[in-house]
Formats: sequence, structure tokens, C-alpha cells
Amino acid sequence: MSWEPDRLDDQKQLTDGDPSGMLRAVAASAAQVRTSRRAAREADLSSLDREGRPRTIVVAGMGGSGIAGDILNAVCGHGAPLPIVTVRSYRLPGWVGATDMVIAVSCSGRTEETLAVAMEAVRRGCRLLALGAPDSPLQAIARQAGAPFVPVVTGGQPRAAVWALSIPLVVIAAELGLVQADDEAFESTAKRLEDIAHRCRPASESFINPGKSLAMEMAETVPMIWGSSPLAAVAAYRWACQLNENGKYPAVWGEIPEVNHNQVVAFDGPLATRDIFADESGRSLRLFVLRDVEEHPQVARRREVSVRMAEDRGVPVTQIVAEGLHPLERLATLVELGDYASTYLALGYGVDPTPVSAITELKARISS
Ligand SMILES: O=P(O)(O)OC[C@H]1O[C@@H](O)[C@@H](O)[C@@H](O)[C@@H]1O
Repeated sequence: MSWEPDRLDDQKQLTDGDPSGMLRAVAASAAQVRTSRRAAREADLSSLDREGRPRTIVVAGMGGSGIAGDILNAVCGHGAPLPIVTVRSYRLPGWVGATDMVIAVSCSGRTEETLAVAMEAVRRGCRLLALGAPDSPLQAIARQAGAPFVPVVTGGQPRAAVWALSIPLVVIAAELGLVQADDEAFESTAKRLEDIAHRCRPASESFINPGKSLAMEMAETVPMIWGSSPLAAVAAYRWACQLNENGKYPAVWGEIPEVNHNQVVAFDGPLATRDIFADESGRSLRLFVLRDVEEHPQVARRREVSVRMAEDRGVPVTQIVAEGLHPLERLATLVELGDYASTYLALGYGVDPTPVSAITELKARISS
């Protein structure tokens, strides 16, 4: 696999290299926001309202579904009147009980960790809500428990359905009064996503296409992705996951200030000072800072100093600033750029962004 940037501006190579249409899926993010909002409103969630606000919300899910919990938490923000926790494993924490709401999210409705948590939630008498593929084992658990179920029909990879899986959670949070999210917030988010999709469209050339130019900056480096707020850190995590799954590529992510207590030391390490790649394209560590407009003043200082320290040592830095006012909008703008960049990175390497063979093999090997 060699990095060939010319592939990014060759329309035929782009189409041939992306047979399952990951670029098309990313371009459909705005439509996903609109459609999933309607779906959430149409689903009968009145029982959730009737029972009022739970003590906590626990979102259970893996990979591209688990991040729905992080998105919910980021959108509700620092002022959320209750804890929102994401569980990415087989078991609910011991403290979760009947007064808590467990939201099980699985695009396929078949992921074993998520099903285990949903069943445990039923056993503990929690308020359960489930989202995922219709006619799936997850829907069967919800049906048996008399719990509401929001059908999510995608047909693609779960990570390409991130908005279909997370927007219903934001709708529910708004109904429970955890966040203000009116029509305008969803619509402006969809418009921002459309705008990025236009700027990052395959026909737009690398030098004016932010998705392609980010991919060029990432190629042949180890990307270190930092978020400058809890919201931006969710985007940093998504970037890393998308680089892993779309790009089949390693990535490191974290949040300022925590990264100032560990990852920053890598600026003085072997990857920052030595070219591990054969083509002498430069140093291998590269810092991507995802900036939120709402930063703690000390975090803003730490960000500025971190960037200067990286540059002083010759570690290249790219900074991206979230656009928009509503937290959903800001998060969506950061996420969408990472979705494009990771897809273009795969295509520049001649890698099909869609399949995740290693995950499939791992699942097959543990089930045999
Ligand atoms: O959303 P579900 O179907 O539970 O999948 C959750 C995760 O499962 C993994 O094995 C992969 O397929 C990931 O891409 C996916 O995000």
C-alpha cells in the first residue's frame, strides 16, 4: 500500500476505490440528521415522558453506535442536570437500577456486548429504550420488555449511520429538558453538514478541498488528535476511530488538559524526531488540534502553548475550529471533516474505506 495523492484528484480512481460508496454515505450526513429527527418524533416515546426525568442516562453501544452516548453527553454539555454515561462492554455498572434509563444502541441490533447490557437492564428493572435495526435481536429484547424501540434502517456500516443513531438521543434529551434543541438547531446542523459535504465533494480538488488536504497532512504520519473541550474531544475520538476503520490507520487521541500530562511528552520522542517511513517525507508525528469555541480559559492557554511547543520541535500542527453556535452544530462540523479526511486517506492509499475485515475475523474467531 503506497500513498499516492494523485488518486484523490482522479475521479475514476476515487469511484473505483470506493465501491461501497463511503464518500456518498458521508455526504448523506445532513439527510441523516433530518430523517432521523423525524423518525425519533414518529416513534412512540410517550412512556419516557410520562415517567419523567430518570436519575441517570446510561447509553450502551460499541464502536460507531457507542459514540452516540458521547455525542449525547457533549450536546447536553457541562450544565446537564443528570449524569450521562456510556457503557462499552458487557456489563452495567453496579449502581444502575430502576430509576435509571438505559438506552441500548446497535445499528445491526446484533452486537453481543450491547445485547448483554440490554438484557441486564431488563433484569434490573431499568427504563429501557433501544435503537437499531428492525427485526433484530435487540428489537426482540425491547419488545419482550415492553420497551420503546426506535428503528434505524441504514443498510451500511454502523459508523456511517452516526447521525441516525445519535440524533434520536438528542431529541429525547430535548424532550426531557436536558438540552435546548429546537427545529433551528437541527436544521442549522444539517445545513452546516451540507456545506462541508459541498466543500469536500470528490470533484473538488485537493488544494481547496479540506477533506483531501487533511488526508494529505495525515498521510505517512502518526496523527495525534487533541480536542480543546469535552465536545471537541468526542470529535477527536471519532477522528481516531474513523482513521482506524475507514483508513485502516493508527491514531492517538485525547483532550486538553489531560494530554498535557502525558501525550505532550511524545513531542520529544523518537517519532517526533525521526522519520520512521521510508520516503523521507518528514517527521512522523503530526498534531491535529480540534478547537471548540467554548474553551476553558486555562485550556485555551494550554492549547496555545502546546501548539508552540510542538512547532518549536518541528512537529507539524493543524488546527481546525468548530463552526456554529449550537453544540450539535459544532460537534457535527468537526466530525464531518474527520469522516471525509479518513475516507480520502484510505482512497489515497488505494484502500477500500468500507470493509473492516479484521473486526469480522475477530468476531468469527471468538464465536467458533
Ligand atoms: O452498531 P452495531 O451494529 O452494534 O455495531 C457496533 C460496531 O460493531 C463493530 O464490530 C463494527 O462493525 C463497528 O464498525 C461497529 O460500529
